[in-house]
Order: sequence, then C-alpha cells, then structure tokens
Amino acid sequence: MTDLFGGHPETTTLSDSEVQFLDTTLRDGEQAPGVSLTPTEKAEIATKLDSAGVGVIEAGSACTGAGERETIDRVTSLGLDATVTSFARGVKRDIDLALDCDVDGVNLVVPASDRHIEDKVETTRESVIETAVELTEYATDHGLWVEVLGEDGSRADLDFLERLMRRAFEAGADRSCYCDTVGHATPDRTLSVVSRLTALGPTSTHTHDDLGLAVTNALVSVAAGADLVHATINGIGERAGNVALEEVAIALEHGYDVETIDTAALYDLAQTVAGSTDVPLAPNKAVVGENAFTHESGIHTDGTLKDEAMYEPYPPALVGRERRLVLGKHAGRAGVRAGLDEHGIDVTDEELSTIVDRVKTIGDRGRRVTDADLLTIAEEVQGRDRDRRVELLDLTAASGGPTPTASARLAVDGEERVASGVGSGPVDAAVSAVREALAIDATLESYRVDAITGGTDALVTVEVEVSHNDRSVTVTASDADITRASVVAMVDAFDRLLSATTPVPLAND
Ligand SMILES: CC(=O)SCCNC(=O)CCNC(=O)[C@H](O)C(C)(C)COP(=O)(O)OP(=O)(O)OC[C@H]1O[C@@H](n2cnc3c(N)ncnc32)[C@H](O)[C@@H]1OP(=O)(O)O
Ligand SMILES: CC(C)C(=O)C(=O)O
Repeated sequence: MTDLFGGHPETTTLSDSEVQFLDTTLRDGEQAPGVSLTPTEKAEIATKLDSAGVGVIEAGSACTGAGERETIDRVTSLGLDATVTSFARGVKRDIDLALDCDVDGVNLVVPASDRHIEDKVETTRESVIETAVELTEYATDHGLWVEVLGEDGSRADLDFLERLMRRAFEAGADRSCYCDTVGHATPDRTLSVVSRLTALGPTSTHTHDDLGLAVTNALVSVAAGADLVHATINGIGERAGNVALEEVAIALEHGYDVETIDTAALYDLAQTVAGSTDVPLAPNKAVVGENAFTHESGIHTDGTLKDEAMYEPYPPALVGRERRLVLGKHAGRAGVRAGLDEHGIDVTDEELSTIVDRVKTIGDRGRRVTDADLLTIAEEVQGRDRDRRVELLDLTAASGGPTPTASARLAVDGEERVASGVGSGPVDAAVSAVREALAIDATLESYRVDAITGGTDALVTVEVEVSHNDRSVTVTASDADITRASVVAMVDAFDRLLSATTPVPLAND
C-alpha cells in the first residue's frame, strides 16, 4: 500500500505510526439520544474492549449522577489491563467524583473556542488556562493519568489552543486531545491543528462524523503524529456520532499495516453494543453491517466463487465475520448452482435456467430469496414431492400475565406432539414450546421482522436463519400474527434441516 500522507512536510509516515485507542462508547457513545447502559452492560462491553486490546476505556462521566457512578464503579472494579477513565469538566468536584469511582485517570475537558469560553462557560481565555493548570496539578497529585481536552478545539484560535496545551503539559498533563467537537473540520484544518499540538507532547484525537469525515480526520491526525484515537464501537455518539473504532482499526491495519487491536473481536463487539444500546446497525455499515460481506449480484457471486478476494478488500475473518452468498433479483447461474450445491441438489443446465428465472421473479417482487424458496423452486422444477416430517397443527400463546406462555401442537412423522414453553415474550415462549417438542440441536443464527404494510393490522414477515450440524437454512413466513409467523418459519426451518432418517427427539428424551 502507498502511504497517502508520507512525505508531506507536516506528517510522519503513517505506516510507521504506533497507535492505540481510547474507547468512549461508554461515555460519548452513551450520549447518543435514548441510550443508557446498565452497570452489567457497561461491564460486559468494557471486558470485551479490554480483551481486544483497547488501551484506554472512558467508562463514563462521574459528574452525571449516582447511577452513572455505579456504572463506572463496576468497570473500575473489573481489574482490567486498560486504563479506565472518567470525563470531568474543568470543575474540581468532577475530579473528586471521578476519584470516588476509583478511576485510573480523567479526561479533563476545558472550553477551547471563544464560543465555548465566552458564551457557554462564560469565562475568559486566561481563566481557562488557570483552571486547566490548577486542575491538572490537582488530578496528578491524586495519582491520576490526565488527558486535557480543548472542547471545540477545531474552531479555536490556534495560538490560544497551543498556549493552553503547553501550560497543561508544564503542569504535568500526560497528553492533550484535539477535539473536533461538532465534526466540522476539513482534513487540511485537522492536519495543521494536530501538527501544532503533537509538537508539544503526546496527543489524542477526537473526531465526530457530522460531515462524514470522522475516519479521514482520525487518519490525518495519526499522520500528523497523534497516537491515541478516541472512537466508539459502531460510531455511536452525539448527533451523527463519533468516529467508528472498527473503521479506523481496519483502515490502519489493511491500509497501512498498523496493528492496533485484535480486529477479530470487532464483530462481536459491534453486536454487543448494538444489542445493549438498541441502536441498530445499518446493513451497509462498513466492517460490521450485515451486507459488508454479503454478495447477491451474479457477476460478484461468480467472481467470488472463482476467487474469494474478487469483491472484498480483506477476508471477513479478519474482523470476526463470515462471507455470505445470497440470492435475489440480480442472481446468476453460478450463484444459484452454488446455493443448490450447498443443499446437495444436482440439476441439469436446463433445470438451472428455469430455477434462475424463478429466483429472479421472486426477486422482482422485491423479496429476498431464502434457502426455503430455492429448495421449493427446485422441487417444483424437478417434479419432486417433498415429504414434510414436521408440521404445525396448532399454536396458542398468552402474554398478559407475569410469565408469557405458549403451547404448540405438531405432527412429527405423522405422530402428534404437544409441548409448552415460557419465555420473555409470546414469540420466545412459542419458540421454546417448539424446541421442547423437537429437541434438535439447532442454533437460531438470526431473526428478522419486517412489517409489510402499515397500521396495527400489518402483515409481518419473519425471516429466520437456523443452523444444524454443517447446514443452515433461511426461511420466511408472513402472517398478521407475529408469533404465528415466527413459529411457522422456525418449524419450516427445522423440517428443512432434518435429514430423511434422523429420529426427532423430544427435549426430555
Ligand atoms: C462535547 C461533549 O460531549 S461534552 C460532555 C457532555 N456530557 C454531559 O453533559 C454529561 C451529562 N451531563 C449532566 O449530567 C449534567 O449536564 C451535569 C451534571 C454535568 C451538569 O448539570 P447542571 O449543573 O444542571 O448544569 P447544566 O447541564 O444545565 O449546564 C452545564 C453546566 O456545565 C458548565 N460547563 C460546560 N462545559 C464545561 C467545562 N468544560 N468546564 C466547566 N464547566 C463546564 C456549563 O457552563 C454549565 O454551567 P452553569 O450551570 O454554571 O451555566
Ligand atoms: C468532551 C469532548 C472530548 C467531546 O466529547 C467532544 O469534543 O466531542
């Protein structure tokens, strides 16, 4: 790879950089509207960040309140290798509250632009410098690692910002941080500001994505000598978010051979954070989005089957993922044949052409083509009857009481089985009932719900992916009742996964 920034008078060679992350998912990430993490959720995320090799974890803002301090306490009591810090305003009490949580360090934030100094904190440049010096000395005297952040630094007067950080270093600060608080900086502005700061001492960079430039500005900062990148998992954070840790990590590793963390941990981290925050991942999100390693169009699928690297910048395993080939409107013969091969189905060239046409017809209706669709088409085209082994006869689910319960009546190889289950909701209870009736050692890999029409009577489509031994199938089912759609899809998936001869055990067999 060429080094984009190498040779520019204000840059170091990016590929020689040593870079670490400060993860702020638990602080700035949690500032995304509606997000609030419990102590257990913060502890789980922090533990995963630590084992992936993140150097500094900003666990929260101790000044926020008692609940937040409990979450920070949980993280500091984990005994992680990472340095665990708390955000603190330029206020002594904020540092005392952080000390109460037993953190290793503070991210001491003082206003840097005149807008923040005069109109928000209502003070003066000189007083900001005095406060930064006094509180840096106070925090270091209490044994804390101190990073001084100039909020809105990208809109600050550069001479003032430089003077502020020089005084902070003289007072004992461990590092300064360049803050593009409103994500407004261009890469050239970032380069000139960060270069001035790195000349003073160790410098971090904190970029936001309001202009879609967060990753670029983080990379430019590193090229200008910054060695600690503030980032959040999935890029969650204020407004358009912070720079996404996974994007910077992979850009550095793939583009410049700069290793930061164990990138294979990224997908699991992304799922954990999406699950705890309820901020879903866009399918086309770089690195961790569902489609990042999924290929549908025929030309891409054919190319990928010939050479896995044909349409991917790096192997999915590098970020803890697997490649998926799916079928739809844009499918071609190679992809359809590969899909059939996976289920051990041989077809003639002529049958394949008919199957491809039928796949495209489903795709034209705007639908994903599942494994169950493909298998049904192949059965019809080849004139084979499918002997169903499992059928849903009846389903009841109740969710009004304290424990949602359900019972399912199934026909298994012509014999009736009735089982009941409990769960966190009616769908969970109904799926437990089915699992009780068919104790197949299968894993629910994914579960998706789409409302097809608006309104409370909407028809919903449930798509499940279930795997058993080395096979997996995707199946969809639509119904106005989400519980019924879920169970029909699950039963169909189990039926597809059972070989003709395997006995179907009961859970208590
Ligand atoms: C860019 C960022 O991400 S900044 C971090 C944002 N994080 C947070 O806001 C954490 C959650 N915040 C909170 O829980 C509350 O805002 C608290 C507890 C911190 C403060 O609550 P309140 O005392 O009610 O103040 P309020 O939220 O209304 O206003 C913020 C105060 O902090 C002051 N402040 C803001 N930044 C700084 C700073 N860097 N240094 C010192 N004071 C600051 C403001 O001037 C204002 O003070 P004022 O009340 O004297 O005018
Ligand atoms: C407080 C600082 C680091 C911040 O979150 C920002 O500038 O966006």
